[in-house]
Amino acid sequence: MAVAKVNNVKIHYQYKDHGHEEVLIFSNSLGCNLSMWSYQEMLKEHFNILTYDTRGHGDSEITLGKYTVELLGNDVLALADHLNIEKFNFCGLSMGGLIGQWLGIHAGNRLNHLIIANTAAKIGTETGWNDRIQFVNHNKMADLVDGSKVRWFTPEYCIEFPQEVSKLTDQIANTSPDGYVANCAVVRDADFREQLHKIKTPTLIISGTKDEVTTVEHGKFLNEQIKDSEHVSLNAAHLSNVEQAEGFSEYILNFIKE
Ligand SMILES: O=C(O)CC1=CCC(=O)O1
Repeated sequence: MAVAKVNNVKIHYQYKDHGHEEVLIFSNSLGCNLSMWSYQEMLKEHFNILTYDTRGHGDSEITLGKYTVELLGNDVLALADHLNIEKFNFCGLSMGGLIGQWLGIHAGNRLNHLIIANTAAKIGTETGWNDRIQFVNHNKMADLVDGSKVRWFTPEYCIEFPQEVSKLTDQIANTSPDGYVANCAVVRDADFREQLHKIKTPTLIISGTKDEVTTVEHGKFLNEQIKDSEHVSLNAAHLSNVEQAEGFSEYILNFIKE
């Protein structure tokens, strides 16, 4: 296990330098950890791959105090600096896509390409996130599993691949409640609706046609606001990189290499 102390936090990461020219950084969604990107294994033939657990998730440190998308964006930049990675491609899903938008707005000079999947300029409502925080404060993380399953996967995928579903929902059950709540506040507070025009990096937006959290409509809005962007959709719910692993990876490969 590799851990770097950067930006005043211990970040757990895996950097696989396969000897390629380009680096691709993957950023997890709320309640998941770096292993959610095991479904993108085919991309190791084309990129050096850096995955990491967002602060408060997986084996990264759960620091005290308020988390913001700026803090999480600076964690990425500090981790890249630590590994001497000057320029990179970045792919984030959902909360990871919020971090990607922050990087596109504030650190475009570090990005070659940006991929933001199953995300929105603003995800959910303040009341919805405060209710989720209250729920976590009064229940066990395992009590989030059933609701997450419904948001993350289509019913068809749950029937056909129950073991894959369990692998992902185990991640939320094992997430620290403090870390989860701190990251819920990040998602609640991030709002890029007025700033997306500042993103100049070529951007690929991936939506899931069955995603009821961050919908195709949210993807269309991102596409309209980010000048140099393309929008594609996969037949999937929220975790489209798992449900349509091959299609997701191929979209990334074609976009970066085109
Ligand atoms: O609510 C969920 O589990 C879906 C989600 C919203 C932000 C995120 O990263 O995941």
